[in-house]
Amino acid sequence: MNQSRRSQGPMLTFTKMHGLGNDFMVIDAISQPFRLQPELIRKLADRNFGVGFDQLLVVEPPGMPDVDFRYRIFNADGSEVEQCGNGARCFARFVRDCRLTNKKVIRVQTAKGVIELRIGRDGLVSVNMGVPELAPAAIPFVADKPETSYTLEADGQRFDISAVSMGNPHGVLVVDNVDSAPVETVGPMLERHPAFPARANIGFLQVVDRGHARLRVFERGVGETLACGTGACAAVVAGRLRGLLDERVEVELPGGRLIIEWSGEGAPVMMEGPATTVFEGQLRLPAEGSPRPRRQKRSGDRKKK
Ligand SMILES: N[C@H](CCC[C@H](N)C(=O)O)C(=O)O
Repeated sequence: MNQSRRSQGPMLTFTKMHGLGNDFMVIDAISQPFRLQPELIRKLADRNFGVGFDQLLVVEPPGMPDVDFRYRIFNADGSEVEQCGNGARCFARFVRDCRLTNKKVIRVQTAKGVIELRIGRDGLVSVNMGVPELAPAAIPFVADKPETSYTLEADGQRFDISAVSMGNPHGVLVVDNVDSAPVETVGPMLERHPAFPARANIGFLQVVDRGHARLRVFERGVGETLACGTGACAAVVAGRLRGLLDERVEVELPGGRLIIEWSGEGAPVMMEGPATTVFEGQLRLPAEGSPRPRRQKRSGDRKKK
């Protein structure tokens, strides 16, 4: 990032990773504490003027007992969010490759609960994504009570949509063919629908058979991504509640395949898939992006009013 020498801040080391093409900038904030403002995140996310990513993933020390790390997630628009499934798999590979842990089961604190990550001998990472939330207030979604699906009106059209939280909010539409699904138009329209007060990730689910599905996701705060882990989980939950899918589903996204398993209400959703490291990099933060040195009080300083 082009900085005049005067305004240069510290160097920041990062790792570029992806889960089925859903790509991330991953930062170890344990060994290099830093503070990133939304504006700087947006600049770093820019694919022409920055590093370029869908989400920024931050590794922090645990903030509660009985967990190994805290996992923070920021979308490309700078918004901090509750969960990222593809990111969770990359998080596991990152903390193991950086030797921040050698545990087989890694417990990670997110904004909405604790998830468990396991790296298998085959290099795939499996994640217990926790129990999906269906209560409207918990999603959040504007409705009186949980339903298998809801009718939403937007732009003169009616949509039959499921609403599920995997820690983050998802709306799921069932379509005949994801290739012709109106992701570019309906995605942004429903992402910001007033029925989703915190906005939502919008999934377009095609049921191939009871064990196979295809999915495209218009992600909150990003747009369409090549894959969405929590979106795949939410889609399987929605498909099972509609009686369309079995417990174990192979979900094919534009960037590749995930295995999602959910035995039913009250049970956690299990996800298995790859996590890939692409490169390591360094960049110089602008001076304002680093922790401000504590200002020594000078005698005669005017008292703040
Ligand atoms: N855009 C999502 C966060 C990232 C989710 C996705 N990348 C995943 O793999 O789950 C949200 O605003 O809730």
